[in-house]
Amino acid sequence: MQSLVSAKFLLLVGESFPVRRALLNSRFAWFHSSVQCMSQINRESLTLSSIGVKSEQIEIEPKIISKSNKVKPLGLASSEVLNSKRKPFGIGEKKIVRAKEKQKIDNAPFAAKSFSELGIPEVLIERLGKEGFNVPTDVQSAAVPTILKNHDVIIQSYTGSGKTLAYLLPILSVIGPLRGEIRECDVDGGEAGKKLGVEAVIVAPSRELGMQIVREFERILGVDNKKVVQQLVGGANRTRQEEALKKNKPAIVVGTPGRIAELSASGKLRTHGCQYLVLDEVDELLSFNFREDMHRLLEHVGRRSGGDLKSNAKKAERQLIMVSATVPFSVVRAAKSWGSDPLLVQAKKIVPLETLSPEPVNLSPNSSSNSTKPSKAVVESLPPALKHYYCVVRLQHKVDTLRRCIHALDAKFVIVFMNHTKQLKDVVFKLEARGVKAAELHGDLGKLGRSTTLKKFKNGEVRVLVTNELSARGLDVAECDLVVNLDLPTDSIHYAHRAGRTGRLGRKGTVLTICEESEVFVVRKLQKQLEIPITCCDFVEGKLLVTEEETTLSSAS
Ligand SMILES: Nc1ncnc2c1ncn2[C@@H]1O[C@H](COP(=O)(O)OP(=O)(O)OP(=O)(O)O)[C@@H](O)[C@H]1O
Repeated sequence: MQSLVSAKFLLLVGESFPVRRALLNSRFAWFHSSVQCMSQINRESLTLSSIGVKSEQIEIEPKIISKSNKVKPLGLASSEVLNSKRKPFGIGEKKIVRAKEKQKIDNAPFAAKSFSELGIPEVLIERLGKEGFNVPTDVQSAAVPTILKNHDVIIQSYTGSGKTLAYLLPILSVIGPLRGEIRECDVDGGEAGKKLGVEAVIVAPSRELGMQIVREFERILGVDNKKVVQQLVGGANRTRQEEALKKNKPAIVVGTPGRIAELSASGKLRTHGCQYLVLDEVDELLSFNFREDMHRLLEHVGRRSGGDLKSNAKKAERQLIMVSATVPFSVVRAAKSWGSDPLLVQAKKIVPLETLSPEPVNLSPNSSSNSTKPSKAVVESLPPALKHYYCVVRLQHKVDTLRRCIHALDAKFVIVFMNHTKQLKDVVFKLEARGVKAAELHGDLGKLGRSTTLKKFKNGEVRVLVTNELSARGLDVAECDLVVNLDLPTDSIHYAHRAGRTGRLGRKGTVLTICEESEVFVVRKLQKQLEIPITCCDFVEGKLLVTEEETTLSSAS
């Protein structure tokens, strides 16, 4: 508790404050220990109806203040509510008061059969249909109506389950050209609205993920509306980004913490009036690496200056949406601290964060402690259809085993994970020498090099992408059919995100960990923590051969 208070205090002090340095060490420890804390999720889950979500008719009891400052009673049909409750606010306008706790709703299905059940505008549903999205995934069914009802949320569901659309759809239902209604600022000639600054800020931990999210927005918005969203990732030309911000006045920006914080601090990006702050891969964003930029964003985006930063009114000015397949208790704690009565939204249940309690578990499989207990932070993070194998070889035979595996499984899109950038080149060289088209992807490559490599991998020019943790989060290559750990991941969270690059959205996928004899205990710990069978195998005469009975969890300890 004391370290938490210290850490929070530190977040409020500036660079030059003398205690900052003294606190840094304890704060570092806090960040890390909190990432290791697991939530013991209370089974007392809510239904959409009990949190007040209803797809056909949404009732909001409190009053909102209209542009003309007249108090308007609510009780509107869903589309009216959607289009009125989040109008942009700016010069001469009063910000609309966010209405929460107040919603009374029934019968929204957790597994909706069509997007029309989720209360999003018709024009958006039409765009979805054109892009081949006809049925929402489970997490989208749960999250879209909940976000539309203004709740701050953590969205947690397994990798490849469609979490991006789960927050993108409610945002596009309220801001941008697909919201289904002409906005008051548009009627004013558009200029008033254009001066307001951005309305949604989406933060992702890597350029690749940021660019991927932009593409998803552009896909739904359509070619004519591309300028509604702008990419603000690091590594790209900052001046060009500033010019585009000035010229296009995007409603939505998507980027990496450093670049968004930089542009916001310089006054080129106006985020105080922002309605949505989305943190995609939130557990990564809350890591020590991003602490200062994230602090700035959490303090400034959607918050007007002055007043008590911790007051509920202050918190309620923006809607906070946190997203990840893995939700350690540190994220729950951050959501409670930065959000307003947030909910944990999963595919089949919605839980108030108040019901979750910390459960300290060491997620590192390399640790000497016996903490192999399944952890709630990771057990629901992997698609159930994935097949997990491990293969024991000598270090010098790892690449050859990789090649044999690719041929045995006839894998077409392979992602290979390693821990050290230096060794990636060597593996690519060896694979190419054996006739397998391969390329490396890592942070030392420039932005252009990274996107060219990724493009080649996606269009099939490159069969094997040899990479590091950079690609573990969020990368969506639907066809990826094999993930290989050529080096062991550092913990079960990293295993989950790496493995999740395959088997996306119900597709088949295989994960192979190639390890040495001395590392087998780590694999056993991983399978225990993740509650998945990881089967020992070998590759003989071009075929995958299971060399031990499928290891059950009980015998794995
Ligand atoms: N309702 C849907 N119908 C068809 N395809 C969908 C639907 N929703 C999402 N998809 C597609 O599924 C793929 C995976 O979605 P997405 O990347 O959002 O998953 P995710 O849960 O965020 O994964 P990760 O945790 O790895 O980031 C994407 O290619 C996306 O376009």
